[in-house]
Amino acid sequence: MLLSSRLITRISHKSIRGLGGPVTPVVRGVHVTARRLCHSQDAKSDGPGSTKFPLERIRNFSIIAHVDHGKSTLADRILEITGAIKADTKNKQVLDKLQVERERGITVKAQTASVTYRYEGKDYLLNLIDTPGHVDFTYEVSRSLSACQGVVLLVDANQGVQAQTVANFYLAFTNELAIIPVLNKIDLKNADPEAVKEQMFNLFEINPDDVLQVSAKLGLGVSDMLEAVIKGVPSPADRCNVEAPLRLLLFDSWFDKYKGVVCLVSVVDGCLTKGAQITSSQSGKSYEVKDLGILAPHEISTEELYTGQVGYFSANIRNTKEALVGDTFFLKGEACQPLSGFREAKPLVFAGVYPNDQTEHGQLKAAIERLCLNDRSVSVSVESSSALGQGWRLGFLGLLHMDVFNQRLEQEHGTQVIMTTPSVPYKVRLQGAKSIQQYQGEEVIINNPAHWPDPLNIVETSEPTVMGTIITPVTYLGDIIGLCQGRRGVQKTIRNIDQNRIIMHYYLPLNEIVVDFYDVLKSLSSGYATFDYEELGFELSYLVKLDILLNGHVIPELSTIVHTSKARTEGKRVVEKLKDTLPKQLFTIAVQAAVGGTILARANIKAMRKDVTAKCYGGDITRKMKLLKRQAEGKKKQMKMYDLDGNPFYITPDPILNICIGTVSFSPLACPVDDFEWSKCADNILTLLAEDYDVVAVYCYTIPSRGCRKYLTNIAKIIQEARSPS
Ligand SMILES: Nc1nc2c(ncn2[C@@H]2O[C@H](COP(=O)(O)OP(=O)(O)OP(=O)(O)O)[C@@H](O)[C@H]2O)c(=O)[nH]1
Repeated sequence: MLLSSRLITRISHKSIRGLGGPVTPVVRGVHVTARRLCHSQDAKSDGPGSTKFPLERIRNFSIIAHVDHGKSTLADRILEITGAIKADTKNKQVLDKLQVERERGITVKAQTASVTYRYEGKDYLLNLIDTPGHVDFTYEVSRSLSACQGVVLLVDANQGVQAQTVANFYLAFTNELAIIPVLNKIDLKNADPEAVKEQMFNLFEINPDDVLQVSAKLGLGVSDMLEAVIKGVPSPADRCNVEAPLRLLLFDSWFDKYKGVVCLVSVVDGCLTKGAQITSSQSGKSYEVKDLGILAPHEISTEELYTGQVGYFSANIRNTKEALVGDTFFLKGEACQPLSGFREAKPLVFAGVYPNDQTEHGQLKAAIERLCLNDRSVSVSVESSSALGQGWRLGFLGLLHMDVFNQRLEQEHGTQVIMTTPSVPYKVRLQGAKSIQQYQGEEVIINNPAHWPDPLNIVETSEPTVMGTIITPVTYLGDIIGLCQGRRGVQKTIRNIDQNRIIMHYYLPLNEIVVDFYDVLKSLSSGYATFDYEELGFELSYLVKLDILLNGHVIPELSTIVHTSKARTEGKRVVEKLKDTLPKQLFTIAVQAAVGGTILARANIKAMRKDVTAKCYGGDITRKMKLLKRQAEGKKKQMKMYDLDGNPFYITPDPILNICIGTVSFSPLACPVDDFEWSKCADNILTLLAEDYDVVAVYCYTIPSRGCRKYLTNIAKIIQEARSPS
């Protein structure tokens, strides 16, 4: 039953690549993790932190699987079997500590636990990492894998191999980790272990005899699995050195308001003691270790951390920027070769984040900094908007990641934010010295559609693309192919994984899948199809900026970047949606979608009016018409104003929306005035109105004519007088 550690050598690279599947980049770095260190009941009675485990008796492994295949439940059972938690905490998923994880029932942050297990009369230290299953958190998985020498590849015996199973397998495979294949949920009535083993053989060439079977819920087969881990996963002896000078790898950190930054480290070489002076290889700053220990699951202070152990230390680090994940710490004055850190996470989705109220700007800044300390995959840059004020543009690994970050800001830091529509980054090649100077380079990455360059200065545009993996029952194949084609997808491979299910690889533009692709896929396939993607880089594409105009004014916050072929349909969709969502005003609002100067779609939001005919029950229609006519005249009167020469003009201020629309008409009989003067005067009025209103539009119609300058100046005066306190 036990899987040999040689499994990895039996899966040839050639045959795996032959599947045409995506090959995940190798993640480098050493990383051993621990969140708790506890002893099995029959382990030695030493305190957890004081136990010295020889390197040969340490195992670092992750549990990887598709969403909901039972990783956290299995981690719970392992903690119970090894005595780390009491058995009555069954199915509590104790490693899902965040409120957001408990509310959503998903793992968001890789959590680690150190436990001891007695096998053949010897105690082994097992550092296990429970990883997230959702594609948005693959960075957490890849960071965890760089700390391990092996993985437990968990597959639901009922659902079978799913898209993230494939992605996770490749991740472990390219990291050359020992793979322990395990079927979970064998207690379910519909479990079909033989069929799933066949799928695993077809896709990964895993021998069915090597696949273990467990029920994480009932705890069946978990001890056998732990023994397979001890036998099959190599010890970290190749990476760690007991005799060498101290080297610590920082792989996680969080902020404690009393202790400052708390660093979770892996002791790769040497031994860390309380009071030691340590130096960061990235900042060169030195600190005195004030407190250190292990997590079991709460912090337990110890005097020392030995080679191969994992634990925390605090050293009065107050600045969150001084504790970068991937940093190496060494003893002060004993500079050594830094350990290879982690590859940078590459954000795929960007959104503006603004405080609800600008007075909360400072508070939100501190909250974002502290949360980013715990989630290094978020990128941050400062941004400002005329409508929303000062804020930040944050980069996330996907929409769920963005949503979870927003929820954590609210739950863990009590901040309320406004988030703008998410967009993906685009690459633009520019021409013209002026624009190249403005954007500081010939090739720029645009994360915010509002910063899209003038089309005249654009040579070419590129968009990010992904390789998507879809696994679906055959029944839904037609619908799913239609969906992918509609999203500009190009099919790369398609094959059966067993008699009923198909695996497909699709080349897709990222902006087509980022918002609702997964939801549509799920609803088309009654929830059976699964999707995973891997980033492929930028590809040339014909992109344009789609502007949304309200009464002729571009609203930068509503602009989006779209493929030329989709500009019209997308414009129509947005306009129709805005028509339904924007509240009615006392005047008509024209909602338009435009690319450059070309209007692609338009809808009018009709003006609000009092229901003056409410009392007319039935009767002659002319009675109603008469009332409506009288209402229209009354409204006109209200909005009509006269300038000093007695010429009429109309102004429609709206105090709720803070919008003012002015309509000015001129007599064509007046003497000609050049265009410059005309626009200057119109600008004066706009400036005046803009002092009091957020959105101002002045429509002037007629030919520029004699006296128009005087005329406009008069209007300006009237507005000014009307505003004066007297
Ligand atoms: N019947 C049965 N249900 C199980 C078993 N293992 C897990 N489950 C259930 O499957 C569901 C998902 O389990 P989790 O442990 O949250 O899955 P996960 O893989 O950690 O989920 P993510 O972290 O969101 O990827 C829960 O309702 C568990 O109770 C099992 O062996 N048998």
